[in-house]
Amino acid sequence: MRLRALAKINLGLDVLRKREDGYHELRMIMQTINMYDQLDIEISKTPGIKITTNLPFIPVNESNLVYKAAKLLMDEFQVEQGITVDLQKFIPVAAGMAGGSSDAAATMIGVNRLFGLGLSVKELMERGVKIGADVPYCLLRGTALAEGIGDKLRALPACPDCYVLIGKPAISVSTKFVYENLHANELEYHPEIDKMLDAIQWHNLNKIADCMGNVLETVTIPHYPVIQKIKDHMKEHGALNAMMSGSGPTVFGLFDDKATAENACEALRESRLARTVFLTTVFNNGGRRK
Ligand SMILES: C[C@@](CO)(OP(=O)(O)O)[C@H](O)COP(=O)(O)OP(=O)(O)OC[C@H]1O[C@@H](n2ccc(N)nc2=O)[C@H](O)[C@@H]1O
Ligand SMILES: Nc1ncnc2c1ncn2[C@@H]1O[C@H](COP(=O)(O)OP(=O)(O)O)[C@@H](O)[C@H]1O
Repeated sequence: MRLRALAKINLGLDVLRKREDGYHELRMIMQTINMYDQLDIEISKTPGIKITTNLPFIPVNESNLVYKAAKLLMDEFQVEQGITVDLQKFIPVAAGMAGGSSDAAATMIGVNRLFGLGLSVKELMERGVKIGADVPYCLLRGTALAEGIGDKLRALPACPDCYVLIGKPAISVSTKFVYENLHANELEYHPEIDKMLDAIQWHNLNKIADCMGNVLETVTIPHYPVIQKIKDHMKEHGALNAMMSGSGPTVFGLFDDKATAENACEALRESRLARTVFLTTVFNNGGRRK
């Protein structure tokens, strides 16, 4: 069984407060994009979960989110057979694009189907949150408002079709570092999430772009100026707006015109500001609304 695990970007990311347990309460607009990892999942006669992957630095043991997702369902339903999973990674790793979470979501869909477990997407989402806060969203896909630690979800009308230019610089940013250095209770700036919700209702791409904002940039940009440089580069080349996704360091730009997006993509490649440069489009669940 072949599955696609799609990446996400955050069109908006606000942090409301730091909770007593150290975690942060968020308010985010999530959007799935047509950039994906490919998973081939098969039943094997030998018990256990065997993972192979094209990236040598990704763990293939029980710390892989694919393993955790498969084990969660196989243990609960006492599946005696095993599975093999070949994971071809194309989504940049540790990039703020939920690659691992999406792999986990795809694995849950695959295991549910292969073994006929009969779980609904909602039932998979309830279990997925045990693996990671972004996993329920990766099962839902499309345009959504995410609150809590990212697990409280509301599906939204589809974001208008547009081009998404991805630029990931050759740096690693730890999510833990970003949250630890965010002074959540003293933030002066908050993105306009409510206005973006209106813009999504009105299907207005220009307004959506105007409302884009990510408070985590207040931590990452001073430490890693290349993030600002990639944003500026995309805007100078015609992006409606450009922003860091999640905890970064990936930057994305939105474009309403294909030729402009292709030109910006080529220019970003030539600039060498980013190691991974990829032009894609937004993905919406069968176009919930055009
Ligand atoms: C920023 C977001 C937005 O979708 O995504 P990505 O950048 O990963 O895509 C998420 O909040 C990333 O959440 P997640 O990827 O689950 O973070 P984890 O690895 O579980 O957590 C790493 C560390 O970040 C902090 N953390 C995480 C989530 C949260 N709501 N508050 C936090 O304070 C915790 O200190 C935790 O130890
Ligand atoms: N299937 C997987 N794909 C990618 N990374 C994984 C996976 N399973 C576990 N990991 C580990 O999770 C970490 C971050 O994963 P990833 O989901 O790519 O980041 P992000 O949440 O920033 O999008 C990596 O350091 C990696 O070692």
